[in-house]
Amino acid sequence: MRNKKQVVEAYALAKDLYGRIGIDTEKAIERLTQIPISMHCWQGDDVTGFEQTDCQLSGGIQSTGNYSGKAKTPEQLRGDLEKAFTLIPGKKRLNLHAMYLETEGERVDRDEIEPKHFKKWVSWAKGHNIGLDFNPTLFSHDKANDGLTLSHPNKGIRDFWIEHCKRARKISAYFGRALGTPSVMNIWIPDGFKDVPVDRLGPRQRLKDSLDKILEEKMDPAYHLDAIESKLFGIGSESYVVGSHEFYMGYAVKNDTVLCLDAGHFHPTEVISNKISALSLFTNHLLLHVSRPVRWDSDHVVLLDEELREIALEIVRHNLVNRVHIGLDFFDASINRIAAWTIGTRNMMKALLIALLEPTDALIKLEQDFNFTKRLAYLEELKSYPWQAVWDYYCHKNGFPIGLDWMEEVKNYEAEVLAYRCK
Ligand SMILES: C[C@H](O)[C@H](O)[C@@H](O)C(=O)CO
Ligand SMILES: [Mn+2]
Repeated sequence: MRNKKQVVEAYALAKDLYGRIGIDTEKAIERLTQIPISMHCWQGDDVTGFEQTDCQLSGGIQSTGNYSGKAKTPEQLRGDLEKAFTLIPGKKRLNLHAMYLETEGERVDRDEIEPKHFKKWVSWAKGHNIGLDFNPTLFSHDKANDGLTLSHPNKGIRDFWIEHCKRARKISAYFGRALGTPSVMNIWIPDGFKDVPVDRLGPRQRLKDSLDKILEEKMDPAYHLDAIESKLFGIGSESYVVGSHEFYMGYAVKNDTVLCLDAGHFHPTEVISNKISALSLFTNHLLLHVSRPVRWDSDHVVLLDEELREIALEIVRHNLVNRVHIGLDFFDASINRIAAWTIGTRNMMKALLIALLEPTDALIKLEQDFNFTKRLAYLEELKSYPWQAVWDYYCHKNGFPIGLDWMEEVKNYEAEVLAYRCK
């Protein structure tokens, strides 16, 4: 544990060291404060939601683990998020799924959702001065049991999900209007086949047609942005996913929608950091689902690993902060869920800070001079620059826990709140 005096002294040394390579640490901190990170509500309850049904999580995604204390009501989930917000510095948003609606005991099916079912979330978000993002939920429902939704051969099922998505757009725009910041609404569907299909085209034609119908009504981008998320495979869709990367990349470029890149939705050695610059030339906005696949799309809590740092560098180096929306997408039920949010979100922020402390212009100059030896030496040296002292100071200055101090707070919350939730 560091005391405040040590934090301030270490920062003074770091500030001096960064100053010598032309980096103003105060400016970096100021810029970091402006970058929003959309925290996903579903880490708090293992992607369960608050619908009045007992449908199990489906769609080929899985939350594994049995750590006690998961949120079971909207009040509990909001309480847990509030706790996490006190441990995570910076500008936060909340990403909600349609299944987190509140209906006062009434059974409201997915094709019946309305803005009124999210009123409490909106007034809560207002109270915390945060923006909301949204997702229609096209899994964990009996009309998704065939593993197909918007691409289903049955028109009735397609129409049901089209109606759900259209209604979700209205809710998303309601968020944007009420909170004065556009809500990014991301469509992810599980559609695919376990085994090798014969007709790869038909489902894609139907998905394209469904999306065209969903997006038919033009919406004001000041309040609402449409995003679409591709996937390589899922559990039960190992051989074929209708909404592949090529499908959605083509659709997004042609129709000017936001393209969502989930870090766990590509081949094991394929990284999303290397896609950002290329796509920035052909799309106006990207959405990221920052996640961590371990052998499969396992949605582990994100580490401060090389790929996370590369993602942040790509956003900062190319000045894409206003065009790349950073969302998180992990869910680990084997550890304390508030700690999971805290570790993952703080890691995202640390990666952004490291990127903001990079002397990019000097490095580009070396590259343009073909001085690859110095470029490599410099990049390696920067890894051990004292960014952590800047991070600690940033947390301290803004009244957030320094280092591991947040763990004590999670421990107390677990003893005082989570321990009283039945299994
Ligand atoms: C709950 C989310 O919508 C889901 O994780 C989706 O974004 C995804 O990544 C599915 O693999
Ligand atoms: Mn995702």
